[in-house]
Order: sequence, then structure tokens, then C-alpha cells
Amino acid sequence: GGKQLPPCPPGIPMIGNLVGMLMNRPTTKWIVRVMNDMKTDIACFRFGRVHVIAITSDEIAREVVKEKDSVFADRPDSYSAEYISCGYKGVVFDEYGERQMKMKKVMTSELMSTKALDLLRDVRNLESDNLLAYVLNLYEKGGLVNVRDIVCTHTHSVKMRLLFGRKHFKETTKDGSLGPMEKEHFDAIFKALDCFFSFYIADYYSLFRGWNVQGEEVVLREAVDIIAKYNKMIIDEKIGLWRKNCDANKNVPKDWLDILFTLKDDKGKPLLTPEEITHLSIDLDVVGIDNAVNVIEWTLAEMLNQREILEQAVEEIDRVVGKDRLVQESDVPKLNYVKACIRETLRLHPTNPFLVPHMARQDTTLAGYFVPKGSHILVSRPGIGRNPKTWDEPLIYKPERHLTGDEVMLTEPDMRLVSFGTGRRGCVGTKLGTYMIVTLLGRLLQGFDWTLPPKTGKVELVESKENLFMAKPLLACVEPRLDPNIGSGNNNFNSAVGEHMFDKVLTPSDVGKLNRLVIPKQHAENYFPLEDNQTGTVLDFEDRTGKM
Ligand code: HEM
Repeated sequence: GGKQLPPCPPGIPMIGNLVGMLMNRPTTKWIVRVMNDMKTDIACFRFGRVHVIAITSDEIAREVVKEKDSVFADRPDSYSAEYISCGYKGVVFDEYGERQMKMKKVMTSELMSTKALDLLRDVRNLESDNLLAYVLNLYEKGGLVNVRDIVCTHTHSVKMRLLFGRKHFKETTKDGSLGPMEKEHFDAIFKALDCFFSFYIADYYSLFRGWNVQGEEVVLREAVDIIAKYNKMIIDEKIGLWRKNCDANKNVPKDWLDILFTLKDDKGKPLLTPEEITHLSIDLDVVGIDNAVNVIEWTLAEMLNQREILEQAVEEIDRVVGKDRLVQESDVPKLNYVKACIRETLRLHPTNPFLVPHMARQDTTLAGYFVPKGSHILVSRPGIGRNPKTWDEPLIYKPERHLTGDEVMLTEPDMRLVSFGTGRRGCVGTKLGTYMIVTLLGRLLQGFDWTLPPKTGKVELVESKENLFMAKPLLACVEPRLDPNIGSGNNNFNSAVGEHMFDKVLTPSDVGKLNRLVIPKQHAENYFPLEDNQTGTVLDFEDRTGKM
């Protein structure tokens, strides 16, 4: 390749496209608009001294994540990435190298292995049952269902259980909704992710760093501090528990943190330090949720406007699963039409404007153009998904286009749409993410009949001005379709499920002559405050094998 940069939108010498970036918020949408006007699939924006190269075609995206994967395996430095990753000590936002690879390998081989996925399947099933109970509850109250709210509640609860082994940080709620602490935690994650894609000026002009221009640094720091606070709270509690119970091998891990704490190196020493566990935990805490929420909401919205799609999906679920049991993860390979709908949503309504940004580790080329070392590479998710060269009628929602006769997958290594990415920086959660989204949508469609709110002709399929979510949360009416007494395990979806409060290791004094069980002070204070506990509390116990 020559030394010619990709086409650049006109800018001002020295500051390049800075004015455009600042005047056209959100910058993410402006970039794609400018490229449409320029009729190009690759463009080079100049923000200060940084070359930001944006891409809207599958072919060039393949060059980034497949053909020249190792050249583009770095992530750019940014204020938000650095703060979220505690100074680049995690996986998602970090420079490619030995440390990042070691941590990522722990995620893939220990947390996402078939064994680990199997181990925590009951936990996910439990929350899937809770979800239906929660929607049924809303139906019985006679109101409209806010789809965004139920999916946020569900995915947050699943994530909490997988990572921390519990649904609530402290107090539980009666109806299965998020409590105040969970809401704070959840909002902080969304805020941090928003900051990540906000084109903060100090990321291109380091001169501005630390000045809190436009208030962004403070917003980000507050959000990340909240996330870190909750992670630390649980991790400290876990460290205490694992220390007390040194013979950790005998314990069955109940969540990802347990798994991370019990990993050993070849010499039998702990594989990860508590700091490393904290960094992994924060990364796992922030990824994945936004995708599930966005995908389910858009899919149901499209289905409400094109009822034949909804009916076809329900028909498939009734055929594959029946009405006597709920959709399970093991049904996922067979629910091809449901997956085709989700794939179509990932194509037309992706969650984030770009892949997590990549960075060139050396001078190289893309589509024959020169790409200098250090360039930021933005692979546009909507740009690729809606590219008319790849898709006919790109703006029409047509799930059939993904039915090729083979098993439909949500992954797309050829990058004709952007779901999980691929290559060295590809998503580690492809299997889990697929299980979660497909069972969630499957159960919502199986459990309830969905209709538009009264006097609504169509859902307004309008994207938010700030990001790619629907402008307004989707509201819909539901009618139960199934006998509410079916369920996946001991539960049925009509009953709220008990909440895990704390673990306690039995000690000799607990089983001695005193006839009493001593509850550690910190848990007693958390769960049984004296002032409002005059009537006493009934507790259920469960031992580590799950016996109640
Ligand atoms: C639910 C749907 C999900 C979607 C659509 C999704 C999508 C993505 C995408 C597009 C990337 C960036 C790829 C790139 O930069 O080339 C990514 C990275 C990542 N994802 Fe996911 N993800 C999902 C769920 C999850 C889950 C459940 C987890 C783990 C719990 C997870 C963990 C990660 C990690 C750790 C990375 C960073 C990998 C790296 O930088 O090397 N994701 N994901």
C-alpha cells in the first residue's frame, strides 16, 4: 500500500475535525452520517494528532479482526478506559500483551468453560423462573409492562448471581424488582459505558486531562466509584469466608468469584491475587448487560409491528418446546427462527455504535490506504449492519434473511453484521450471551401473549438521539399463555424464590451443647436490625450441597 490516508472529511489545519466532533453530539452518529455523505466505507478523522479511522463495511472489518488481527489487537488509551480498568489492569480496555492474555484466558477457560456454564445453569434457570413470576405479577396488577424495565431487572439479577452468588446486595424486595442499591449499581454501569463512547476531548488533547471539561471526568469517576464500591464490598466478604474455610477444595464454588478464588497455579498456590480478582470482577460486571436489554426490547418492538413474525416465533417455540415445560438453554440450538429474529435485531439495531475500539500496533494498511501506528479503529456496528452493499432492503426488519438451512448462530465471524466480534479481542461471552438472550426472549414469548397498548396502532421505532436504544422504553400488554404452575426445577413461575442472604461456616460452638447457632455480627447487623425485628424471623438453611 501507498502512504495515502483513507479519505478525510474536510477539517481545519492543526485541529482537524475537532470542531465537527464537538459540535455534532453524539459524535458516534455524526461519524456515520459524514461517511454516508462522503459515500465511503472507510474514513480518517483527525482529532488533534490522533488518526481515528472509521469503517462501515464487512470486508474492511474482516481485515481488522481477522486478516490483520494481531496488528490491530491493542485498545486506545482513554480517560474512561483507564479509570474503569483501574489503570489498565483488566481485560476489556487493556493493551494487548501477556498480562491481558493471562486474565482473558482465565475468563474463557475457567468461567466460560462448558463445566463452569453447566455448574451455574441452575442459577440462570432460577432467574428465568423469577422473570416470569415478575411479569405475571405485573399482569395481575393490571398495568402495562415496561419491557426495558423487566429485561434490565432480569439481566442484572442473572449477572449478580453469576458473579456474586446473590441477587441483591443487602435487602431483598418482595416483588422481585431491583432494590435501591441494585438500581444505583445498574445506573452506574450504564453511565460508565455512555462515557466510554462519548468522545471526550481530553482523550485527543492530553493537555485537557484532569480539567474535567464538560463535567465528564466527574460523571465517570462517580459512576466507576459506585461500581468499584459494590465489587469491593462483596469481594471483602468472600475473602473473609474463604480465609475462614481454608480447605477450599472441599467447597463447591457457587459463583464466578468463588471459582476465581479457588484457582491454583502448578505449585498449588492461588493463581490470582485479590487485586487481580477485583479487576476481573469489575470487567465482568460492566460487560454484556446492555446488549441483552437492547436486543430484547427492539425485537419485541419489531414483532409487535409485524405480528406474523411474532406468531412464527411462538409457533416454533410451541413446536420445539411445547407447553408443558419452559424454554431451556438446551433448546437454543433448535430455536432457529427465534435466533434469526435476534440476529436481525443485532444487524439493524445494534447496541453500541462501534466495536470496543481497536488500535494499530504498527504502521499498516486497510483497504489499501495507509494506517499509521497508534490509529484508533472504529468498526461501526450500524454502518456494517445497514450497508446496502451487503444487505438488500437494509432498513427492513426481515428475520428470514438469516434462515439458510443450517443452524442459525448469533456469532458472525465474517462481520457481515457485528454481534460478538472475533479474533484476539473477540467477546468471551458468546455462548453465555447466546444462552441468555435466546432463553429470555423464548420464555417471554412462550409465557405471555404480547399486544400493543390500547389505542396504539404501531410502536414508534425511533432510536434515541444519544445512543442506539429505543427513544422511549417499550410498553406492551401481556396475557399469560401457560399454566403458571409449570417451572424448570423445584420452582414454578408462580412463586417468588427465596433469597440468599449470607454463607456461614459451622464451627464447634454451633454444634455444641449450647443449642444455638451464632450468626456473625456483620450479617446480624445487615439482616436482623434489632429495632424492627420484634417478631422474630423464620430462616431456611441450605448446606453447600444444596440441601435445605
Ligand atoms: C449478550 C451479548 C453480548 C454481545 C453482543 C457482546 C459483544 C461484544 C463485542 C462486540 C465485543 C468487542 C469485540 C472487539 O473489540 O472486537 C465484546 C468484548 C468482550 N465481551 Fe462481550 N458481548 C456480549 C456478552 C458478553 C458476556 C455475557 C460476557 C462475559 C460475562 C462478555 C465479555 C466480554 C469481554 C471480556 C470482552 C473483551 C475481550 C477483549 O477485549 O479481549 N460479553 N463483546
